[in-house]
Order: sequence, then C-alpha cells, then structure tokens
Amino acid sequence: MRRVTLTQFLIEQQRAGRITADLRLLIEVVARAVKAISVNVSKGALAGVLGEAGTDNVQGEAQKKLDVIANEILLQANEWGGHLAGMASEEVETICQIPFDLPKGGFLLLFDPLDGSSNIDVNISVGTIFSVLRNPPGGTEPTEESFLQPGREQVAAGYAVYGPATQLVLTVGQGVHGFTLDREMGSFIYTQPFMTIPVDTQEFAINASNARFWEAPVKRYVAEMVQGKEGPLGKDYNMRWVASMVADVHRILTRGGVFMYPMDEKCRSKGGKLRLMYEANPMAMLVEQAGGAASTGRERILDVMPDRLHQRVPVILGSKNEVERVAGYHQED
Ligand SMILES: O=P(O)(O)OC[C@H]1O[C@](O)(COP(=O)(O)O)[C@@H](O)[C@@H]1O
Ligand SMILES: [Mg+2]
Ligand SMILES: [Mg+2]
Repeated sequence: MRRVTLTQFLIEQQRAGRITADLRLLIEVVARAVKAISVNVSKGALAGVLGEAGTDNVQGEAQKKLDVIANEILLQANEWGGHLAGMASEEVETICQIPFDLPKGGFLLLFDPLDGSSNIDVNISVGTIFSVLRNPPGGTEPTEESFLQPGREQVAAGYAVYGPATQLVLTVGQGVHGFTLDREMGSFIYTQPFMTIPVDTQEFAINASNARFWEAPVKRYVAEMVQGKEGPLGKDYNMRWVASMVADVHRILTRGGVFMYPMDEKCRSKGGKLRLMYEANPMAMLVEQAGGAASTGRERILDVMPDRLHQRVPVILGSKNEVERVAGYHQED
C-alpha cells in the first residue's frame, strides 16, 4: 500500500486548490511542533517533565511543567515561519505578537498547548488542540479584537492526541483526516481518510460528579440514557470519561458518541468550563466536518460570537441525533 505522508497530503490539497501554500506551511510547522511535544510527553519521568511548574496560568489553574514546555514549543516553532500575524494560547493572558524583526503572514493561530493536563502524571492520553483564523484585513499587527471571530470563520482546525500512538487529526474544511506518527521515520502517515461520526450512538461522556449542578435538560437526558432499554430512549448506553477532551473527542470521531461539558452551577459564573477559542471551536469544526453536531445546548458553537479571548462555553458535541435531542430538551426548558 502506498504510504502518504502529511507533507504529500498537504501538497495534494494545495494542488487541488483547497489550501494556499501559506496554510500548508502553517500546518507543517504545527505538525513539527506536535512531534516535539510528543517526544517530551513520551519521555515522561525520564526527562523530568512531570509534575507542577509552580506557576498559575491566566485561567487561575496550576500549570504543569508540560503545559509550559508545550506552550513554548508551539510559540517558538511558529513565530519565525512567516505565515502568521499573531498567536493566542490558553496559557498566555494576552495575544502573542510575532517579533518585529520576523516576517509576518495573514493567519492567526490559537491553541491549547496541552489538553487534559490532569492526566499527565498518571500516563493517560493528553493532547494539543489548534485553530486557524484569518487576520482581518486592514493591518498586519493584530489586536485581541482581531481574534474575536466566530468559529465558523476558522480556515483549519485540528488536534494531536498523545496516546499509545501519536495521531494528528485535521480539517481544512473538506472533511476530517487522521495521521499517525511513524516514530522511526519521524513522519505523520495518512491513516484515517474522511473520518465520520455515526448519527446515532449508545455511548456518552460526561463528568457525572457534577450531576447535582447540571441544568434540568441535561439531568433529564442523562437520566433517560441511564434508564437504558427500559427508559424512553429504548436502548442501553455505555459511559466513558477520559477527562482529556482530545481523547474523548478522538473516540467520538473514531466510533461515535456524545460528549458533554454542559453549563452547571459550579461554572456558571465563568460561562462554562471549556474554552471557546482553544477547545470548543476547533473541536466543533472537526465534529461538524465529520457529520456530527456541536452545540452549547442553546446555540450552534460555531455561531457563538466571542467577546473575549479566554471565553468559556458549555459544550455538547458528537453524534448528530443525540446532540439535537439535548438541544431540543434545552428549547423545551
Ligand atoms: O476534570 P474535569 O472537570 O472532568 O474536566 C475535564 C476537562 O477539562 C479539560 O482537561 C480542560 O483542558 P486543560 O487540561 O487544557 O485545562 C478537558 O480536556 C476535559 O474535558
Ligand atoms: Mg484543554
Ligand atoms: Mg491546556
């Protein structure tokens, strides 16, 4: 079988007119950074990268050493490529400008450098999530305002999952494509063309320890799933919760399912738990491109108009019929 590398895949996308040379370069650079993060993650205790960094990020969360390392790798790899006007990271309070002496381009790159950090020290899958927007016309120096675009404006989105294998999953708005890192060769190989999410599922993912804080529509939906065959949904469900969004979404892109981090009384004052620009938007684009749906419960995630960089939103995504059911329960509420 012919092995297609990520580089070949991207060149073919460019030849077919689906991406520009600049976007191809940007994705190549992100992929290179992801390989470096993968090396650090896989060395674990051998490289002394486990544990706390001893600092808090802008979200008020304690940073792990690997949060800081992954963030640095992504910033340094991407700033000199010439394809970016600026970057924004979950770990950094303000936007990251490209140094004045380096060439600039037309894209904005946003990322969650290390997703699922609470899993690092226990050797469970973590990931990196990224989103690409265009720098709005009218100036090369982006401001925070330039990043505040709804998710439907994304030109590309993807994630890497550092699991038993390292995989890169990508969309440029023409389906979802999966690549597996061949560690000996150092290349991503095209292994999952056109990943799709079945419209129905019997698997759900939610942190059930928050059950008493959920809103009525989510309480109703989860109660119905737990009732199984005897309940109104008429089928048995299974439950999975990795606590790394990347790993949970990867499972859903592989075999279907519904993932929820809904609004609850604990996170209401923050607007939700997951970050719109670094987590919800890129995952929503991937999920929609794979035939699934992504909603806050009350609105399509990709239509949410952000008002700040580190905005949080409720997230319900995955198999279309299930997401639409929960959204329907919110409407009835
Ligand atoms: O610990 P909880 O409340 O179950 O939250 C888990 C969720 O938080 C996150 O870990 C947030 O990501 P970060 O590690 O990037 O902060 C998601 O990946 C995951 O779905
Ligand atoms: Mg995260
Ligand atoms: Mg993170």
